[in-house]
Amino acid sequence: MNIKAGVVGATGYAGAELVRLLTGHPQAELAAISSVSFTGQALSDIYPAYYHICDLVCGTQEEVVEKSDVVFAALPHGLSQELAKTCYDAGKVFIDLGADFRLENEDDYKEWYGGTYLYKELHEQAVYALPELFREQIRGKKIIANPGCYTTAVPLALAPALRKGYIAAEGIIADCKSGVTGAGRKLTQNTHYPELNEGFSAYKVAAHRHTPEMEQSLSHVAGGAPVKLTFVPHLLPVNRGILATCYAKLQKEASLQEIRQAYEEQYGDEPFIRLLPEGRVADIKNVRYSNYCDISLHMDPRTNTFIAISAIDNMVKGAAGQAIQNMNLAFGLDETCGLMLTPPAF
Ligand SMILES: NC(=O)C1=CN([C@@H]2O[C@H](COP(=O)(O)OP(=O)(O)OC[C@H]3O[C@@H](n4cnc5c(N)ncnc54)[C@H](OP(=O)(O)O)[C@@H]3O)[C@@H](O)[C@H]2O)C=CC1
Ligand SMILES: CC(=O)N[C@@H](CCC(=O)OP(=O)(O)O)C(=O)O
Repeated sequence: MNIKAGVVGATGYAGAELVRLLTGHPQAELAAISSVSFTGQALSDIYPAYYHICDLVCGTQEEVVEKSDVVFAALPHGLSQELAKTCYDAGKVFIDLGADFRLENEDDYKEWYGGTYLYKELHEQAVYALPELFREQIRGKKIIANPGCYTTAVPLALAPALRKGYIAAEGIIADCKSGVTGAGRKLTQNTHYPELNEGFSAYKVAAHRHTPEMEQSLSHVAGGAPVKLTFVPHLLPVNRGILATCYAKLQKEASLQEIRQAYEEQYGDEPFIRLLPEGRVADIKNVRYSNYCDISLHMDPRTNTFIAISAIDNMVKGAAGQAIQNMNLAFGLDETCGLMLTPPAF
């Protein structure tokens, strides 16, 4: 099979990372890319790393839809719904890297994103595509909501402990750090080099729009019981990586070994989850440029607190890699196709 893939918003960080991964995918061909600001320019003029690898010229969204079997949208939130409708009507698979199809409850979308659902039937068709938690619902789907970086790292860190009832559904704390590529390519004051370098601080403390999305995933994992968490993101002066340090109170007596058993049962066959041996700690350095999610488990018996730490590359497992994993699932390919990327050792 040779899937024709198109990327709308290929000049942004998530779009450019999709291009990197698609050019190495053995069963997909990059058919078309689009941009508004750079229409008519070759992607390799914008990102010289792609010279002689992807010299495709940026066209329009319409051209991408026409030439592709699968359309990836790597656009700012709020711009995907019309494009999804066009793709759906044309029988294409649509994979959205933004948040327009992620929340099941439209009121949550209104509250956190300030928009409305334009085509209710499309939202009913859409699937929230975190493969390790919701794999069976993704196969064969045409509208795929690809979770972002924090919303991948946190649910994966906590799911087995929550599913088996070891930890309480209330009072969870997700203390997360993100590399700066998470903020996208546009220039902003807090990502400006002198303001970011040598600094380290939290932002959107307990007010980030990813909070309801994580609660949605974890509530499904908990069998419908409402999960509440406190989420505090931080901006780390490195290019790539998400580190999620998640704290939860034990609600039944259990040793770390027993909880670890639940993680081994749930994740033992997962190709992209690496449950680290006891004594090791997840580190963003060890997952860079790869689709892996490393997880380490810890316990503070003095305070009855379970601690799960996950590390991903925000651009790969937190965006483009996961989107390709979902493409593989949607088209019935081996889920790992094109994604067995070894992280550099140093
Ligand atoms: N960076 C990350 O780690 C992650 C990002 N995401 C999500 O992926 C999406 C893209 O993010 P990211 O790549 O970081 O953002 P960037 O700001 O780097 O890129 C945005 C892209 O969208 C295009 N664009 C901007 N405004 C418009 C518009 N009005 N109409 C059409 N195209 C437009 C830009 O194209 P141009 O200017 O060339 O026209 C550019 O290609 C977002 O929804 C983000 O939340 C998800 C997970 C992780
Ligand atoms: C460092 C930084 O700014 N990160 C982004 C998250 C990027 C991401 O995951 O995007 P989604 O919103 O599509 O999930 C933020 O906090 O909004």
